Amino acid sequence: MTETAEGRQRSRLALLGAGVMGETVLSGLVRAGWDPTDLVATDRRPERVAELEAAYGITMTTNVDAVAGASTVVLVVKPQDMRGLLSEIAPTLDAEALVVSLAAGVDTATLEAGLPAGQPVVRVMANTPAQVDEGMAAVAAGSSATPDHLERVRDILSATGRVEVVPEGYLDAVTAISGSGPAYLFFVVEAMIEAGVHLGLPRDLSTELVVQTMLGSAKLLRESGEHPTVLRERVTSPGGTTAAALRELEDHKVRAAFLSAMEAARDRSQALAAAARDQQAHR
Ligand SMILES: NC(=O)C1=CN([C@@H]2O[C@H](COP(=O)(O)OP(=O)(O)OC[C@H]3O[C@@H](n4cnc5c(N)ncnc54)[C@H](O)[C@@H]3O)[C@@H](O)[C@H]2O)C=CC1
Ligand SMILES: O=C(O)[C@@H]1CCC=N1
Repeated sequence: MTETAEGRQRSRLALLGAGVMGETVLSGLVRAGWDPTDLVATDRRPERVAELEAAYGITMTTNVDAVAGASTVVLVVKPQDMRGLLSEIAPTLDAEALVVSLAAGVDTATLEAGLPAGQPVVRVMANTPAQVDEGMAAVAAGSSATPDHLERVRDILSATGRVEVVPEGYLDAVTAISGSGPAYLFFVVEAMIEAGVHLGLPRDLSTELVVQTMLGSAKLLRESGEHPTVLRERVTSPGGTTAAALRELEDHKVRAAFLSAMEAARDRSQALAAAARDQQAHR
């Protein structure tokens, strides 16, 4: 902890693993007004270290130096890299430090097993729209995390979007829906742009039409508060063009495909959890 000019207690946050999601969190904190001198980050790729130092003026250091004196330690490495990282930082962590993991499928019990007894842990599933302050994150407390710890994580994440506190048992499903979700929507966008090109539109125009339609539809859904079925029905004139298109989507079992896709993502999250537990048990 350091003192600000106003005398307010200020905490140092260390972020370990500054890839796509790590940069998403770091850049959000900087946009939200965190002083870069309260942030420290690490990455094992030297080129990534140089990029982030140049972009945000954040001190980049080693994992062990980063956690020394940090009151919040945010872990944003791949699930497969978590065990090594935990064993590297465990001896240096402040006993009071809150450990926040953004890794898919690594449960709090596995994280706790790799850390000193009693270390507070919070698990998060975030998503990349946080890069434009429209993120969706869900958080779950480990066995030693208090409501204040959850509040600290909520403060960090609410700078870049919405946050829900959930039972940990929901997180595999959350991963399948909002964690991976942006990729499904980008996939739909890609498919619609290609279809526009197939129908004879210039690619730039097709892209503009699809992106604005996606954005406008999401905004209408949020601002109207209407159920998506009602909004879909309002577009679907009897015997019209939309009905013809939706019939094709039903014939091609797109709804069932979405269900299977999200079951597969949920299953993969569970498999990553099992692998992480196994790795931890055999360390
Ligand atoms: N990309 C996404 O949309 C989302 C990712 N996540 C989770 O975030 C985590 C990171 O994912 P991405 O950022 O996409 O991966 P990434 O591969 O872009 O970033 C991981 C970074 O960690 C670094 N790293 C690995 N081991 C390290 C170590 N021991 N010390 C320091 N740095 C180390 C790598 O060099 C890399 O830059 C994963 O666990 C993933 O499940 C969660 C939600 C969404
Ligand atoms: O694909 C993944 O495993 C990560 C977790 C959620 C989004 N990306």
